[in-house]
This record gives sequence, structure tokens and C-alpha cells, in this order.
Amino acid sequence: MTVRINPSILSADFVNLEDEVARIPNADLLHVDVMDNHFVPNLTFGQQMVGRLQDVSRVPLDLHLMIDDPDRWAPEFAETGAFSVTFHAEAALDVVATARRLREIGARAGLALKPGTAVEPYLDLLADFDQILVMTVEPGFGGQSFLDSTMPKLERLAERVKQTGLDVWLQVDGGITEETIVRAAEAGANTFVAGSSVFGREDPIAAIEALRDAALPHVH
Ligand SMILES: O=C(CO)[C@H](O)[C@H](O)COP(=O)(O)O
Ligand SMILES: [Co+2]
Repeated sequence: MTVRINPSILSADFVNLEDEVARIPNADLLHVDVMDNHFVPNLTFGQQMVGRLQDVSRVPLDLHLMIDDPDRWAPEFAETGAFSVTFHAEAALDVVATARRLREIGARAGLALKPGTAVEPYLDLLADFDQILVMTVEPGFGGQSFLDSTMPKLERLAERVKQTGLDVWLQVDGGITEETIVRAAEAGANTFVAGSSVFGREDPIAAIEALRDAALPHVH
């Protein structure tokens, strides 16, 4: 069974990012939250910054785009060489065309769903995606509490992934701790984003391993 732990740089010290990135050598991917102050009420990184993070990180980048017009911008972020690019279904005009562009550029294509967004319209589109991100908090800020109400959506996705035999990673993001990671793993997640419970700890390497150990017995 595979458990992926992707620390979110949103909870790191923004004036020491190169040092912060070096604190998580045992992470699977570095989760980078791109926010445009329109899709969410917060502003973080642009392409130039993402490109520099890519240069200094030995861990590949997992971009989470919380931006308007991903049809236009997601491919441009993929051009930075990111390992995966995940955009929000609520913001996109054509989720399949955008996913195909990402794959053409060489990035894994991800689709994110806010807590209130239904999964049903996307269940037949899984073949076009490499991962689905079920947001377990409202996007915009780190340090919020995990929403259990999102777990049925994850269960439905896990069931469909199993039925189809597709290799689609199921990611959760928001409020992941050593306790909530168990519930998310039981519901079908295998890829876990953690901001405050990694970068907020004195020993992020140990925090990553603790999360991994907590999830491992429960992933499907
Ligand atoms: O996408 C995000 C917020 O929109 C972040 O990735 C997420 O909130 C991580 O932070 P924490 O683990 O502290 O909840
Ligand atoms: Co995120």
C-alpha cells in the first residue's frame, strides 16, 4: 500500500523558503498552494516563484491552483516543470481539455473539488485525471479544521477508482493531523496534504513519518 505525504508550503516561513524546503527531505511531494485573491481571498505565489521553488527543492512539486481561469493558466504553471498541477473544477470551463493540455506538457493532471462541490458530474471523467483532490476545508487558508462531511465524496471516488481499475490518486487537503488522516485513509485517500501538522512542528521529518505511520494501516 502506498501513502504519500505532501507537506504544504503555505504553513512555512515565506521569507526563508529555501531553508524550509530543505526541512522535508522525506516528503513525497512539496504541495504549493497558488492563490490569486479572486478564486480565494488570499494571495500567494506566481509562476516565477514556483519556478524558483522547483530549482531549490529536491522534492518534486505538487501545485494546487486556487485561481480563476485555470483553462488558461494551469498549462502555464505546468510549463514550470511541476510534477503535478491540480486545478479547481468550480473555476474551469472545460476540465477535460485542461487536463489533456497538462498531460501533453508532461504534468500529472489533477482536479480539485471544494467541500460543497458534488463529485457525480466528474465520476465518468476519471480517465483524464491522474489525481482528484477532495478539499477537506474551504480553500484559502491553512490551519482550519477537517470537515468530516467530505468523506462520503471520497468514498464514492474510491469506489469508482476501484471499479474502473484506473490509477487515480485520491488526495485530501486541509486539517490533516495524525487523527484525521486515519478517517481520510479509511474513506479511500492515499495522498495527504499537511501544512500546519508538518511545517508547524519542530521536527518536520518526524511529523511526516508520524503521519505516514498513522495512515498506513488504513489505506485501501
Ligand atoms: O490548500 C490549502 C488551503 O486552501 C492548504 O494546502 C491546506 O490548508 C494545508 O494547510 P493545513 O494542513 O494547515 O490545513
Ligand atoms: Co492545498
